[in-house]
Amino acid sequence: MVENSISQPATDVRGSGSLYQPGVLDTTHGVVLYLEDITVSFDGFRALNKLSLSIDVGELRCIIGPNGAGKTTMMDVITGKTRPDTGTVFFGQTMDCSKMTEPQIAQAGIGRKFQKPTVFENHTVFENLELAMKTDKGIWNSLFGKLSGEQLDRIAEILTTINLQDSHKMRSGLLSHGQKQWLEIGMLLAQEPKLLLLDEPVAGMTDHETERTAELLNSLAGKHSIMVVEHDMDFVNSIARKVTVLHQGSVLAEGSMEQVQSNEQVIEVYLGR
Ligand SMILES: Nc1ncnc2c1ncn2[C@@H]1O[C@H](COP(=O)(O)OP(=O)(O)OP(=O)(O)O)[C@@H](O)[C@H]1O
Repeated sequence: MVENSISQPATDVRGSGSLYQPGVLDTTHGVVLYLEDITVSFDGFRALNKLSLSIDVGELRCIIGPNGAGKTTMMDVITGKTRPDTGTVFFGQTMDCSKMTEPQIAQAGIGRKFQKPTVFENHTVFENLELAMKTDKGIWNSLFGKLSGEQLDRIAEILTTINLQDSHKMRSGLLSHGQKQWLEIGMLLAQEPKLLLLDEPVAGMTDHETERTAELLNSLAGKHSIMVVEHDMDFVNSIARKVTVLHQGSVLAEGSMEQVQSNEQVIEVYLGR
């Protein structure tokens, strides 16, 4: 399946037969993201050390690891905020994010939600979703363009998904912390990303909001490709399919929650034994 086509010249970067095509997401092999041998150094310190991992289309992957393991740096590399010293970030088969700018990567379909919600507080919930949906359509359209029936249906669907259907007229600044986080996830969904990166989505949430967020992510699993970085192990447990444990910039273990929790090396790293 080849989707999200933005016409750009193709350049060969992976040797014969492999084309680097910015803007063309090709997931024919079922892999949406493939990090290969990524190294990032800060003043000689290796934050990422020959990191390799891949995410399948439709997968909900949890990334865990102790403080300083390299989780944020990995997200920064995927989204183009940090350039790797070595290695490649393949988005689908053909796009090499390590050669693209941050806006190009976002445009190609990688959406990132940072820890702190950044909704437009003076706009209503609906308006926030409307603006998010129109971001790629230019300033004139964002301000004056009318939503199509299809777009209105999509917003209604997103409002239900993020459980804010009864608050769509509410000014976003009045939402609770958790509701703002859900709205921001909804805003990402409105942009129809091909890969969603969520950085500590339940940080600062109440227990009830955390449970609701788990339900939300479980409802998105399979329909979207999602990578979640999170410290809250109960939350991870409630959404986990495959879990990747990072340590000192590399993958220490990968598997089901049960498998990684019983892995001796993981226990050692977390408990400092
Ligand atoms: N800009 C930078 N300059 C220097 N060192 C950095 C920089 N960014 C990250 N580091 C270092 O790289 C290592 C990995 O940091 P990173 O923030 O990616 O870890 P993390 O797994 O996200 O940690 P946490 O769970 O605490 O957020 C840390 O030792 C950190 O101090």
